[in-house]
Amino acid sequence: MKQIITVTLNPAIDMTGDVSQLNIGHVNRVHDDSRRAAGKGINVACVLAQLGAKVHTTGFLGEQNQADFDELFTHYAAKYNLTEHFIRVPGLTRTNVKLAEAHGQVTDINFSGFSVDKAAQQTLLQHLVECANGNTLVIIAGSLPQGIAPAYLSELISQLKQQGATTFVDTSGDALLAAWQAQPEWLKPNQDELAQLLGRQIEPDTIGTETRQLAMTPRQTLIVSAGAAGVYTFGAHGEFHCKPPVVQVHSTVGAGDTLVAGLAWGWLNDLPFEQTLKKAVALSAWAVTQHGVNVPDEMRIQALLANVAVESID
Ligand SMILES: Nc1ncnc2c1ncn2[C@@H]1O[C@H](COP(=O)(O)OP(=O)(O)O)[C@@H](O)[C@H]1O
Ligand SMILES: O=P(O)(O)OC[C@H]1O[C@](O)(COP(=O)(O)O)[C@@H](O)[C@@H]1O
Repeated sequence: MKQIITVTLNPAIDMTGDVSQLNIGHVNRVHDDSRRAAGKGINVACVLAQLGAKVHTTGFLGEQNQADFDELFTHYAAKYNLTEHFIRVPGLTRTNVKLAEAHGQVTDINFSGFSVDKAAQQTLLQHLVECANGNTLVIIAGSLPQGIAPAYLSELISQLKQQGATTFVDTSGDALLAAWQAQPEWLKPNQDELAQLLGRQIEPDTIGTETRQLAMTPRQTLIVSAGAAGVYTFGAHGEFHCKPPVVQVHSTVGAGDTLVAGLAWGWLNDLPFEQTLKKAVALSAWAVTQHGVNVPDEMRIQALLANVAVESID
């Protein structure tokens, strides 16, 4: 039976503050706030669990401030089909600050995180190798904490591939470069991350031509997310541009993670790719209408889906 594992090497407590308008260099007053145990792979696991998937989530957690995560995992284990096995490391899991302005723009301040020694890195690698097999999708999502070199990510990808697992990576900077070179089956940069990888600015109408220059194996799928402009896909599943419906933006935090979860849901259920893509885009559009990562009811999903457009890229 197919299974999904999500890996978060650098989780975060997301501290979100709503401000009318952000004034850089001045005092800003927060009129509403929320605090959530998060991080990319954890968010992906939460969305998958809400969709009805059996999901295992792992990675590293700081042992000095685990309470928010323990509460989240206990809640998800009781209500959904989620299991966790995080390697506890010395120090604090970072707190990331998100400032959401009334007009929808979010400023993310993401900190570097705890430091992870080689022994803990080896323990996680071992755990993943033990869990993964030819029926497993392993989603490695987010930045690298201190002490973890991009080469570790390459090592994870290649060891998992040796186990026969399918790998899906969503990361940034040097880690994205290392991941791309290790050729995971799925890679999801956003438009800015793709520009960093290619070393030049990219306009929406040149994403296709730029992306095709990334030499990929025929088995790979590259997903480029571009905010309100939607998603561009290239590779094994064909070339598509999928546009989300117009929605009222509250916070874009978690939109990318929700998109990844929607794509993984399609993999898990062997859904046709265009159907998968549309559902993933509908869910990610919903994600920007609220804080956190919540899956709407089926009626709302259908209403969103009715306004998702997908077209082939020539
Ligand atoms: N303003 C928006 N309106 C509708 N959908 C959006 C909006 N912003 C993001 N999305 C959806 O969420 C997906 C991921 O968002 P994006 O900002 O590109 O990723 P990331 O969060 O990884 O930076 C987009 O491809 C799109 O489907
Ligand atoms: O690991 P990184 O790249 O610093 O990102 C961590 C942040 O990304 C998030 O998972 C949100 O990601 P997306 O907005 O891309 O979905 C936050 O919960 C978290 O603070």
